[in-house]
Amino acid sequence: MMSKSKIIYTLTDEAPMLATYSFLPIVKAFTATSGIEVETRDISLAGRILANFTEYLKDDQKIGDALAELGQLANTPEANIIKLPNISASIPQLYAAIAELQAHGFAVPNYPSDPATEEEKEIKAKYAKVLGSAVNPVLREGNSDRRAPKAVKNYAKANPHSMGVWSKDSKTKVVSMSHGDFYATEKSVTVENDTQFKIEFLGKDGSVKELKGLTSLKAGEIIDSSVMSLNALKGFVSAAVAEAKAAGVLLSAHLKATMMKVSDPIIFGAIVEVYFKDVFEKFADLFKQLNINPNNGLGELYSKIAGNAQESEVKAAIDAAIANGPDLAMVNSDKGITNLHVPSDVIVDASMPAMIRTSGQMWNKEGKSQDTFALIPDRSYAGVYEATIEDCKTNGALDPKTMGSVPNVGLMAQKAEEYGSHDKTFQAESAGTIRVSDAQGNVFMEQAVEAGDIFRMCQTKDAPIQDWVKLAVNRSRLSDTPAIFWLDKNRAHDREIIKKVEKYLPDYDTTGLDIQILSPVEATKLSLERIRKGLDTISVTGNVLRDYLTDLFPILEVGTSAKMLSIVPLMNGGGLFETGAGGSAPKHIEQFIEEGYLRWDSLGEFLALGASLEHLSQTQNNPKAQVLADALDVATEKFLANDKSPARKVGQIDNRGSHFYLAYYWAEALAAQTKDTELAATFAPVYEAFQSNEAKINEELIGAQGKRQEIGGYYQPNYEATSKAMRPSETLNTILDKLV
Ligand SMILES: NC(=O)C1=CN([C@@H]2O[C@H](COP(=O)(O)OP(=O)(O)OC[C@H]3O[C@@H](n4cnc5c(N)ncnc54)[C@H](OP(=O)(O)O)[C@@H]3O)[C@@H](O)[C@H]2O)C=CC1
Ligand SMILES: O=C(O)CCC(=O)C(=O)O
Ligand SMILES: [Mg+2]
Repeated sequence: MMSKSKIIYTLTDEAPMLATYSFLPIVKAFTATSGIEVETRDISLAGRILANFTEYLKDDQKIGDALAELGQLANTPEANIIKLPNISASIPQLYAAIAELQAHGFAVPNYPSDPATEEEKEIKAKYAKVLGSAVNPVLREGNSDRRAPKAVKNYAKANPHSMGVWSKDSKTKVVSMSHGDFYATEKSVTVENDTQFKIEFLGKDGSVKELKGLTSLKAGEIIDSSVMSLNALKGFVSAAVAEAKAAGVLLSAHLKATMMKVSDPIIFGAIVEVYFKDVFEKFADLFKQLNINPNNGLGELYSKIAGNAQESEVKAAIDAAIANGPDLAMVNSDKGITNLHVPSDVIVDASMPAMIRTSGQMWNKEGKSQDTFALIPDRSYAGVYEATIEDCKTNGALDPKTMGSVPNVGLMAQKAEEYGSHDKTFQAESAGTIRVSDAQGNVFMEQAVEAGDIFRMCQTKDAPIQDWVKLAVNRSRLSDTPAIFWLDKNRAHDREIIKKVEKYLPDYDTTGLDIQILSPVEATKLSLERIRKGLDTISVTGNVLRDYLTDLFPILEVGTSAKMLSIVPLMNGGGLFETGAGGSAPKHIEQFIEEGYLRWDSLGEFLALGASLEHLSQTQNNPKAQVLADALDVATEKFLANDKSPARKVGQIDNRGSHFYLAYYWAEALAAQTKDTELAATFAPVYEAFQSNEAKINEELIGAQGKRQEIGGYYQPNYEATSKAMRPSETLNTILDKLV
């Protein structure tokens, strides 16, 4: 039976990937004592590219498609996967990763942005599978349960993070469209029986073009469609630019170009084009010649004009546009990187909370913080941020010492809602109608479009909705906390969901529970009112708000979403344990390379590992796994109480040192427990060795900081060099070696 005890630990990118070089050897050493195998699977951006282009590689360079394999595993009861954050690549990131792989001797093809031949079209289609949020939707065969564990919340109350003061006169606000957005045009239908759908474009000239061929629909599935008008969007941006300029505030755009990988780069591009209207008009021919696409941002524009005869002229025009327009919010003011440089640099789930935490301000080009207009063009969810900002203006910043919590139960399974829509999102080539119909031509929905408009269709299956309602009731019961379904009866899609929630809630015992349905704006207001009184409220939301709220509240409550417990109970019985709710913190790898200091906080990894071990113990009848999990829990609490998370600067404990302390406390708890004497005996000498060598290990770990690290790559670092950099304490390594 024990042979089945297997945990899959994913290898990803950037800071979490670096942390894995140090933490995974600890995990392997500790679990080896208990008949648990920990296997790795590479789902990094570089790994995904290689897996999709094996025919271009030498035999010894070929690797399997780990993502496809894990996607299948996620549908089986045996699945026990620890998933670290990975890069959801924008086009500029894809270019960089391809160039690095080629430099490393992997002959993967260039990305053909404008494919001319059949072969190029095929290459582009393969890269489309690698782009954007390509991993999470494949693995997430379950709904989402994210919360800050008590220990984390208590730590934040005792050691509150900084919170910028809010002024009543803050000029910061969210600006959204008033018409022509997805919100305004949404239509929604629930299909009664198993059927199929196809999507077609009908031209004004009577022509019909298939956009998506027949695809199956399951009984009870909700489908919706909506359109964002490009003209309305551009008109809106133009007015917002003028308004921001007049108000003397920064302009910033907040989108999700990673998960909404088809629609949001287009929206981003429209903002770039309107802000730099004069530049794009004046150099239209040159930009066409250089294949400059505004959707890839100002960063690409700069790199494509580099060395061109007109480079200085174009740069002067860009500078003039910035001088004439409102100042742009900066991503990195030292390096001159604006909010409009790269579509994936400002990701709304993380960027809005960071701004709300910083007095509602973003960085200007002088590196000082300033009020901003936050452009969130579509209204579907923007009101949540506006309500939060209004609340902070009226009541001041939230107080981490006393505030309550907003855990989340999110509808996510089987590519639910907008986050599964990229294969059904199209930009209209000309004016006409986009129609969704069944095989017989019976029309489900139609949308009128103009050239350039973005059409989007979403699917939400019934079984995930039932599972989500159940999860919400369970969570409310288990944590004895009121739950609110965040659903807007003014939206066609939400009205269909509300019907199902009302239908399925009576299937579960809700006696004594406080469960209600409120619009996102009302739910935000009530949750904030309660949070200020120290009260908790579960948010039960769709897929997009799951993403937004599990950064928003954690960042305000505990300083970072990295400290969240983030579980995906897979619908077929397995477990997917995500490490935190945040991203891969690209800033951190830069700091590590430059100064040998990694400030990534692995608390999310510790929490995920604990939940994974517990799941393993329950499903694989491995009692030792439970002993490991319980001891890890004790260790994590002590880790928090003793404040062993990475600090920020060279000379202090960093990610590697934090792993040592976790191992130290974990060994201590295992040596002290009495449930499994064999494990206690195994770990007693380990604990003693850590104890007597604490000073030496710290010296070795901190001594390795303060210098440039050569790890041989960003997307595909060299294994030996990175391992050496991330495991600089021989003393620690020798103690761990004895366990395996
Ligand atoms: N599950 C997944 O796979 C996810 C992947 N992503 C991907 O990650 C990349 C970067 O995303 P981005 O939105 O910029 O967000 P990140 O979460 O990577 O970074 C935002 C900020 O959050 C803080 N932070 C996040 N995690 C940690 C941690 N473990 N320890 C310490 N601080 C942390 C840091 O803020 P500070 O400086 O204030 O301390 C960091 O600079 C993108 O490619 C994105 O698509 C994003 C979200 C989830
Ligand atoms: O998959 C992604 O790109 C990001 C996921 C994310 O932000 C989340 O799930 O919270
Ligand atoms: Mg998120």
